Amino acid sequence: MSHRQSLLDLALVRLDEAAQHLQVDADVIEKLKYPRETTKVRLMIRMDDGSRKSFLAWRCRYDDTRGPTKGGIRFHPDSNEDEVETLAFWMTFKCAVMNLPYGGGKGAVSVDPRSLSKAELERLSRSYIQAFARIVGPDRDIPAPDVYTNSMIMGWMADEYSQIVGEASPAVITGKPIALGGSVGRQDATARGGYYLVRDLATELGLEGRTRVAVQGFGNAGQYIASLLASDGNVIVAVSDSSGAVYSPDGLDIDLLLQAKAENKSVASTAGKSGHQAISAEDLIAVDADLLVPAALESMIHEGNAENVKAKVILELANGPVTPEADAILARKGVTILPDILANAGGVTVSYFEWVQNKQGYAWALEEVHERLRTIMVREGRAIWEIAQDKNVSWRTAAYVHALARLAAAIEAHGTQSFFAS
Ligand SMILES: NC(=O)C1=CN([C@@H]2O[C@H](COP(=O)(O)OP(=O)(O)OC[C@H]3O[C@@H](n4cnc5c(N)ncnc54)[C@H](OP(=O)(O)O)[C@@H]3O)[C@@H](O)[C@H]2O)C=CC1
Ligand SMILES: O=C(O)CCC(=O)C(=O)O
Repeated sequence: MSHRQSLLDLALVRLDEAAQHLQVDADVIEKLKYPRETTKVRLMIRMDDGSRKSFLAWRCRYDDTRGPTKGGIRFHPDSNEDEVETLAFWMTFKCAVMNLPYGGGKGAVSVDPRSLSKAELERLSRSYIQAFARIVGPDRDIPAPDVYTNSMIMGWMADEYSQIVGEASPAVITGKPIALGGSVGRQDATARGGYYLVRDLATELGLEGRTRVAVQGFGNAGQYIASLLASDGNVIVAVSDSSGAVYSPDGLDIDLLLQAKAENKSVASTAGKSGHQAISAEDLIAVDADLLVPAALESMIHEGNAENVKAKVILELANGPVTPEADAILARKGVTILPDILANAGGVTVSYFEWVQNKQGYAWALEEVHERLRTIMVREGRAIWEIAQDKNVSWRTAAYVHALARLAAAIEAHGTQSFFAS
């Protein structure tokens, strides 16, 4: 009888691979194979026309061994429990890779936020926090933005939480507007972390000189990575979003693309201007580029299209963009993959800085945020590269080995009778 594997089953393949390269107690693996708790609720909100509408919502606290759980909230029509738990699993390993004092969590609402008015979106965001107020908390579980959520939504959520607990509680959520205790540098942090990695490890990656880049997804992560890499003289040859893609071998006009997105148009709407040619979203994966940056959703590079990839390096700004089957194909082709739990960890790292600033009641300067982020990205990136060399494994396996060693040490240090070790 065939058994369809869940996204979490596929993600756990990475844990098994890492465990083969480390001496870890079987109890550690058993603990990390399952989420600690996942709560599912149905949110009911009043629509502008007076009707009521309900939406499924989740919050998963996957593992809190290393600290309060941390991870974004996604608003997407295809969100589901398996995806939330998998994203929370990845957060657990990502926070350990970066040595942040956090476990992993994630949340989602099954909704297309583009179908809601601003007032409906605010009611939905506040109802999420009303439903999960006993689960989140500044020392328990700290949400942040993810796909189709942003600083405005985080601001509403932080406000709602503060009203519920009866005191200002900015450290409960990160990625807030600066006016409500957000950190400078959080907005572009996911892309900037990946940019530092590629720039400062260019020699190890064989990416010196002018690099041709294709970016899949043109939201927070995609827009900032395109702008940062272009500002260094690299050429962005292709970008896509949920409605299409454009290509130009001489380099796309980034300002034109940013303007289109600011006007809620697709990147494809720029075709015919500044030498932009329309291509299919699927063709983006196969364009002639040195660096491919998936910055959209999971499993976009799979068994069916991995063979078409021409880039020699993939920077995974998205979570889980490459399936394990595609990983094997790309390894055979000699493609280097900078794995999500390292490549996109700039976002949660600056979220951590925001949380620290909120607890200190003191705001850092932008240069300090950038320098601290760069230091951590390069330190952990180099450590992973060394593990990869030493054990002759991929960057991904090395990143999981690096994280698993830290998780195992924390699980063991709690002691066998601890709630955290149970
Ligand atoms: N924001 C953050 O801090 C972090 C985000 N990430 C990850 O990065 C990825 C992107 O997140 P983020 O940039 O924040 O999200 P956004 O909501 O800002 O942007 C998502 C982008 O993906 C595009 N998209 C959606 N479906 C497709 C598709 N089928 N093909 C091509 N593009 C598509 C969207 O298109 P359209 O514009 O048409 O809607 C949009 O441009 C996610 O995997 C997320 O988990 C990881 C770490 C931190
Ligand atoms: O900023 C954060 O806390 C989490 C961001 C996130 O959800 C992610 O890294 O996938």
